[in-house]
Amino acid sequence: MGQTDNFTILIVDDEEELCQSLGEYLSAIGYNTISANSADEALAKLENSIVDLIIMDIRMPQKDGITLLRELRSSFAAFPIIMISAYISVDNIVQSMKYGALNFYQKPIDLKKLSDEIKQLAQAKKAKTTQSTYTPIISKSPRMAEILDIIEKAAPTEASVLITGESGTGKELIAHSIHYKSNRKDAPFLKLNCAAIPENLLESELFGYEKGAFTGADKQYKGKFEQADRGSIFLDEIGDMHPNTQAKILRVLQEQEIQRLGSNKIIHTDVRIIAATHQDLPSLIKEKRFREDLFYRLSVITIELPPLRERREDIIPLSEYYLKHFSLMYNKEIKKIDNEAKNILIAHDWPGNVRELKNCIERAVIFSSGDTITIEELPPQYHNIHTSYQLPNETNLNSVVDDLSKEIILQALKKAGGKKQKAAEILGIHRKTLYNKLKKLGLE
Ligand SMILES: Nc1ncnc2c1ncn2[C@@H]1O[C@H](COP(=O)(O)OP(=O)(O)OP(=O)(O)O)[C@@H](O)[C@H]1O
Repeated sequence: MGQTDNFTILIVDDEEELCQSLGEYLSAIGYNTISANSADEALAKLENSIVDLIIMDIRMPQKDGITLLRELRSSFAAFPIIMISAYISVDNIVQSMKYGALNFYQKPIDLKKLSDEIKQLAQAKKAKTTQSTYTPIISKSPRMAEILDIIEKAAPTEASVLITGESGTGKELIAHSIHYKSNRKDAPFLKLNCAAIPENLLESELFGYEKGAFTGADKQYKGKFEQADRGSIFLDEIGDMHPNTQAKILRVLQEQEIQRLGSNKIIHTDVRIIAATHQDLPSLIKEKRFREDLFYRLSVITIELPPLRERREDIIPLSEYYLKHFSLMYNKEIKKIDNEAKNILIAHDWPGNVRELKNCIERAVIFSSGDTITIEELPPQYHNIHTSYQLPNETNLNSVVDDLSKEIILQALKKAGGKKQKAAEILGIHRKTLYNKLKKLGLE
């Protein structure tokens, strides 16, 4: 089957019959398929196989598809995932897009559309040879200009930097940039996601261990603090770090010394810490889930990255940058985005921020056959929300966007049982932003 060779699809659905029939169909047209009937089974299969695409049901007992999608995003950042469901709700679509699902199909699945999409992905996989590791910070908004200024001033110092902002706003990119603009640039920049690693493993990853320190420690291991000596460590999702580990990190920051697990030997280390979180650390401090002393140590310089919807001037420059980037990668000659598509991009609220925008443009490039991106190549959900929604008689863009935001906020509040903090978390926005929106929309 030529281009579909070696393209493996994992189908995750609690309905065994669907897994079987979809699996048979996709195998018949030349793909390798694996299936899993639950989220846990899917995780186990992912550990043992190389998968190119996941097709995943939303409603599953125990762990639902959205939760699994979110978990997968923390470990396989750019993995293509297509969501399927018998039930379509704005909330499901918003959540799927936020965590970068490529598309959303209602059951019964339109097999022709699905197979066309998979064909594009299989071809894209072939085209994707090497992905550039260097990404410049693209920005045009005054808020990002201020941030670039802070980066220039902070980078050459030894100060710890705390970067806050919603998921996908570019925290890691900024951390990277600080390291490469510092005197430490020739030493390693190492990253550790504190939320993705269980507490005991986090400590061994950070501090290392001696042979025999615990069952399974069959040889000595130098932790990230030793490996990154004279460089920087990027601690992502620091708000999820266990209090015991927080205490140990604080000690490293104060004394610049570490001990490998199972050893009394003190090792000197010279590492700059750049930390990031999407959580509100002062609230975690109040709840006694984050140490205040560590917060002050980490936040010598704080960079607050605004969500993309609060700096809409950046949307088109980012879209154009990624259009060039992916056109090159997929060997296509797409030159521009037409005005109608630009308007949709500008009006969208981007709950998944720049990551969602980048995925959206990649998808558009994959689907485009001409030299211009039109609304046809934008995810249908972005239009569906508009079309399934009863448009008021006047189609003034601002009022439609306001109405749509109202609809989505109300759904989130309903889901959160009226609790605003929880609703803000569901929407991926800060509590204060939600309050402001509620006020602006006349909901408070
Ligand atoms: N200003 C920007 N210019 C170009 N690309 C950007 C910009 N901001 C973010 N990106 C890209 O968007 C994607 C998400 O960014 P990044 O991983 O840095 O976000 P994050 O805030 O660390 O997300 P998370 O909290 O989920 O880890 C990356 O591919 C990054 O390169």
